[in-house]
Amino acid sequence: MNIRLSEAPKKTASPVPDPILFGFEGPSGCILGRGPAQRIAPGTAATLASRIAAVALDPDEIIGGALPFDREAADCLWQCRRDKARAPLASVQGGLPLAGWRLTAEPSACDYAQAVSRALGIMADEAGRSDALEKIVLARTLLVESAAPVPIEALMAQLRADRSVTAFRVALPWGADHPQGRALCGATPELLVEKQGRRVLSHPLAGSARRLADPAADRAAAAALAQSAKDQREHALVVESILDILAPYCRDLSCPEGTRLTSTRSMWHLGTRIEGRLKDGDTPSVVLASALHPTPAVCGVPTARAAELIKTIEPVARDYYAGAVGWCDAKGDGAWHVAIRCAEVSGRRARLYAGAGIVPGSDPMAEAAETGAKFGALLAALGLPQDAALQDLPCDGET
Ligand SMILES: C=C(O[C@H]1C=CC=C(C(=O)O)[C@@H]1O)C(=O)O
Repeated sequence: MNIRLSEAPKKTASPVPDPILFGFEGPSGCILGRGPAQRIAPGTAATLASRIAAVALDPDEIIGGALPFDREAADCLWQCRRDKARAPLASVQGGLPLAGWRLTAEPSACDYAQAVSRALGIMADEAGRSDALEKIVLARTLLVESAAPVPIEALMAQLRADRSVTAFRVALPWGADHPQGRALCGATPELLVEKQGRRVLSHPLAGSARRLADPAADRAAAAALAQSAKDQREHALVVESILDILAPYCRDLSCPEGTRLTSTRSMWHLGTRIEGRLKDGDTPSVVLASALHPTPAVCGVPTARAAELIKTIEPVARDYYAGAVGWCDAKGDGAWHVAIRCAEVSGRRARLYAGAGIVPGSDPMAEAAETGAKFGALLAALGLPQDAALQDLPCDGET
């Protein structure tokens, strides 16, 4: 990163109630960004590289935060001190399970299944056209309202118990709508991009199956996923997009292991490890993340068309869900994760998000059930029934 002390960008003066601005804890370690913090002047994806190039970072400082799903929306990046202690994200257990909670599905699972049918109809109508919609990722949300504030520390302690994922929290901008502050909290299994020196790594996921309590049934679900032509197609589109976007930045780039099954405590996924060497080792990890985002794991193919349709089909704005969360140091090294399996938490409310990739051959009810299963990790972490979002399935008139 180009560090020029005289040209630090304008920073906003918003007060920061929580000294932890962002935190990531997963297989590759723990990163904490603590206050006092400055918010990097917010902007869209188009201006990110120039805003980052102008940041004056001390060696013990890092940039971290969240890029929104919508490339035209403002990002939320904090410049702050990197916590040397590398303490875990949280060890506090109090406040969970949530008491006096209420769940509202927005949209309902059945309305979601109808939206999937609508998207499949568009794909069928356009089949054969050069600009045809090939894939779209549709999401739904669960609003959790509880009698007392959602305890973020305790939630993080629960989320980090699954060692296969990266538990994360990012403080988001707040105002009159969120007097108690706002944070994106989650446990993502998907690495968008990691950069160390010239080495670059991405581990996209797409294609899913719910994990099952019975070991034989669980193994069978994994085997069926590995053999599913629909899921392999859904996955291949993501890998192709990442290879296309990273190629101009890299002197070599490959997927040495091919596509493999990967798992969290609640889901199986198809995953591909992509590795490369950058031409320019100074390229900041956040710039690579912004170039890659949104991949077809959260948006679709063609990207712009899918993003437009998502805005019209989904009733709740995604904001930072399905964006990217991560950090970047003064050398540009860092890691950015796809912001999935997460919730926006503010006071007594948590909005959980889950999406599924739709391609020709997708079954609307199965996709609704898949999103229901993807809520499981956050629901369980909040101490709520893990299958709460599966209970209204199948819909009336369906078997
Ligand atoms: C969009 C989500 O998952 C993505 C990542 C893994 C598998 C996916 C799938 O199989 O559809 C999605 O592409 C989500 O969890 O909200």
